[in-house]
Amino acid sequence: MVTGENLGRFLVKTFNKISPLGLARFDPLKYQIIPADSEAAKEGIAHAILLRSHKLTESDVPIMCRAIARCGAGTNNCNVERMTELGVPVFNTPGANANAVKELVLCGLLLASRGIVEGAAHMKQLHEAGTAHERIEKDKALFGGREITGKTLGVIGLGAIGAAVTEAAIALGMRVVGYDPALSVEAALRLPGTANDFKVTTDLGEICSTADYVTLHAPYIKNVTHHLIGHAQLAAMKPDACLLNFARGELVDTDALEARYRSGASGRYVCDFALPPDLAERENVISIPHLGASTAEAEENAASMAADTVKTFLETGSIVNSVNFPTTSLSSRPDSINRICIVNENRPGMLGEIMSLFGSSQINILQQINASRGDIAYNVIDIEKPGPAADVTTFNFKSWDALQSALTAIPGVKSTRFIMGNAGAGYAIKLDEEIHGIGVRKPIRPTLAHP
Ligand SMILES: NC(=O)C1=CN([C@@H]2O[C@H](COP(=O)(O)OP(=O)(O)OC[C@H]3O[C@@H](n4cnc5c(N)ncnc54)[C@H](O)[C@@H]3O)[C@@H](O)[C@H]2O)C=CC1
Ligand SMILES: O=C(O)C(=O)COP(=O)(O)O
Repeated sequence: MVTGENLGRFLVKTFNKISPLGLARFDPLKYQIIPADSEAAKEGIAHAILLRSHKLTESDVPIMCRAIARCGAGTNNCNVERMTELGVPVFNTPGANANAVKELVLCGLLLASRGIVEGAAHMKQLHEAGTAHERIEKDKALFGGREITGKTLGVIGLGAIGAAVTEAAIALGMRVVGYDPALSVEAALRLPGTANDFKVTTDLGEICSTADYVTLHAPYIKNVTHHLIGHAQLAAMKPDACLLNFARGELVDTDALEARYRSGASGRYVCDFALPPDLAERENVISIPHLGASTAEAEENAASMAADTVKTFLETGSIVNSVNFPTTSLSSRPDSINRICIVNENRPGMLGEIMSLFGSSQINILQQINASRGDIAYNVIDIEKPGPAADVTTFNFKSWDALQSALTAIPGVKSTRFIMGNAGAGYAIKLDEEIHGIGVRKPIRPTLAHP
C-alpha cells in the first residue's frame, strides 16, 4: 500500500522483470518501487515508470507521471508521440544491452550456417531410441554446413549493436557492408575505418544483392522502417543468403519471406521474434523467444542506466538519453533555491508568456535553460526565494501551488514541476500538501484530457 509516509517518496512503477541490481540504485528512503502487478499499483500512482518490452498503454501512465524509462534500446512499445503531447519525456538506455545482442547475433550467424538446431534435435531422438552411438557418424552427413569466414555480411543499422556486430564479424574474417541513412556522427566514430573488409553504402539494394548474410539493427518506426525488408529486397537476395533479425519482427514482411521460401530459396531466417505459424514451421526458419537482451549483464546495465537517468531527471530536472525531449542540464542549485521545470509547446511567444508571469509577479530568475526538440520546449528555471521572514505571498501568489497553477494554466504549457528545498534530493517533499508538482493529484495538464 502507498502510505502517508510513502507520499514523501518518489513512486516508481515497474513493468516486466527489472534487474534488482538496477532497482537497488533507488535509495529506499527517497523512492518506493511499485511492481505493476502489486497491490500498491492498484492505487494508480506513479511519478516515473520503468519498463522493458511491456506494451505501454495510456491508462498505464498516471496523470502525475513525469518520466518513462525503457530499460533497453527500442521504444516502439510506448506511444512516444502521445507521451510528447502529454509532456512526458521517454528515456532509453543507449548501448546498455548491445553486447548481449551482438553475442546472440554471432550465435545466429552460426545457427544459420550449420545444422546445429536440427542436428541437436536429431541427437535427442537418437538418444531416446538408444541408437546415438551407432548412428552419429552416419547421420552427420544430413547436417552439413558452411563457414562464415570469407563471406559478406550486410549490416542494416550501424548504431550500438550494428557497430559491435561489424567489429566482431570482421574479427571472424567476414567482409562487412553497412547501411544506415540516419547515421549519427557519434555512431560513425564507433565504426572501423573503411578498408578491404568494411565499407558503407547508401544503397540498400546493394547490400541485399551482394551479402551472404543480412543482419538487421535498425529501430522499428511505424511508417518509416515497417517492412524495411519486403518483396523487392528479398527478391534481390541470393537464394542461399541468410537473414538475421534481432531488431524487431515488423521490419520484415513475413508474407514476402514466405513467398521467397515457396519459390525455393534455401537461406535461413534466424529471428528473435514470434512468427506466423506457416513460416515458423518451415525448416529453414529459426525463431528465438526475444532473448537478445536477456543476459544478467545486459539486464543490470540497462536497469542501472535507466534508474540513474530517472533519478537525475526527478531530482534535478536534467535530461539525458531521452528519445523525445532535448538533452538539458542546468548547474546544481542550493537547497535555498527553488527550481521550476516547465514543458511547453515549442512555438513563438511561449517563452515570453512564461517570463512575463515571472516578471509581473516580481520573481527574480537566477539561472535558466530553454531547450527544444520538435514540437516540445523544456525550461528549467531557478528562482530566488523571498527572505526568511517573508513567504511566497511576496510573489503575489497565496502559495507555491497557486504559482504552479498559474504557470500550468498558460495556454501551451503541458506540465510543470517544482523542485523545492531539499526535495531536489527527492526526499521529504510536501506531496501530501499538494505543493510539489510531482505529487499533485489534480489534473496538471489542463489543456489535455487524460483517461
Ligand atoms: N532482440 C533484442 O532483445 C534487442 C533488440 N534491439 C533492437 O535493435 C535496435 C537497434 O538497437 P541499437 O543498435 O542499440 O540502437 P541504436 O539507436 O544505437 O542504432 C540504431 C541505428 O539504426 C539506424 N537507422 C535508423 N533508421 C534506419 C533505416 N531506415 N535503415 C537503416 N538504419 C537505420 C540509426 O541511424 C542508428 O544508427 C533497437 O531499436 C531495437 O529495436 C535492441 C536491443 C535488444
Ligand atoms: O532493448 C530492446 O530494444 C529490446 O528489445 C530488449 O527487450 P527486453 O528488455 O529483453 O524486453
